[in-house]
Amino acid sequence: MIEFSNVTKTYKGVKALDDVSFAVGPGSVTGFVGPNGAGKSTALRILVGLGRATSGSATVCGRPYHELERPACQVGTLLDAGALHPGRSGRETLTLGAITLGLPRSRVDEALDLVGLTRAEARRAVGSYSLGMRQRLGIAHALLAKPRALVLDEPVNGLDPQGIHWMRALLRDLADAGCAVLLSSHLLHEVEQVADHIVVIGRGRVLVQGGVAELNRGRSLEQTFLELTADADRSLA
Ligand SMILES: Nc1ncnc2c1ncn2[C@@H]1O[C@H](COP(=O)(O)OP(=O)(O)OP(=O)(O)O)[C@@H](O)[C@H]1O
Repeated sequence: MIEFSNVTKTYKGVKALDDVSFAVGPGSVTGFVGPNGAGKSTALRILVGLGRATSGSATVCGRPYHELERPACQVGTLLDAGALHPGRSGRETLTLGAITLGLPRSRVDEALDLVGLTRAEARRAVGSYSLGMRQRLGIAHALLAKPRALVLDEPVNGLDPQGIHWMRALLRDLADAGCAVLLSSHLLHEVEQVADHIVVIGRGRVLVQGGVAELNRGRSLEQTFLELTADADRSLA
């Protein structure tokens, strides 16, 4: 459903992404993991039409984001929970989203329930929210249209252990209902708990990818991750 094919992105001669290829099928959670500056956000931004690949393609259901019919309904995104308007209440944020996407207002309460924000919390200005509450609101926004693909950049940032547990269960349920979920993180351990597939990226290149069970065989995934990303750093030093 989500597919990166040989995506390269160059910023003023510096390769942020180098021939990146991987796919996320319906009903699966893929963790996109790499150290700071590896290229995760660049890849996700290209996928959802916020950046252009220098070469290669990133598609959802075989089409670039901007060629999809009602793309924001088909692809739910949470790229920066900090970007939510601080002066609006949670409810206003979701209501505006529902209106923009042409959805019934009833979706607002459904989305609030889905992410566990109370009616009282939804009345408060987003500027007064904790980072964890913003993440929940951002997820609610991403899920308003019941998208078939979900793209999340560092969604567990700022969540407490209970919130992380909740997030894992939510992503699992969404995937079990057929959604293709792609989430980035620099926290391998968090991703490992929820993903079926993992793509490790370092210095813009895919270093390894596969099923969690397959990658875990014989040694800890964390050890493999640390060695691969250190090797990528060394080879480019
Ligand atoms: N607009 C830009 N102009 C120039 N270089 C950029 C730009 N955006 C990203 N980069 C560079 O591209 C590389 C990849 O950055 P990116 O933000 O995609 O990494 P990341 O894996 O998401 O990192 P983090 O985990 O720190 O968010 C970095 O070297 C970064 O400095």
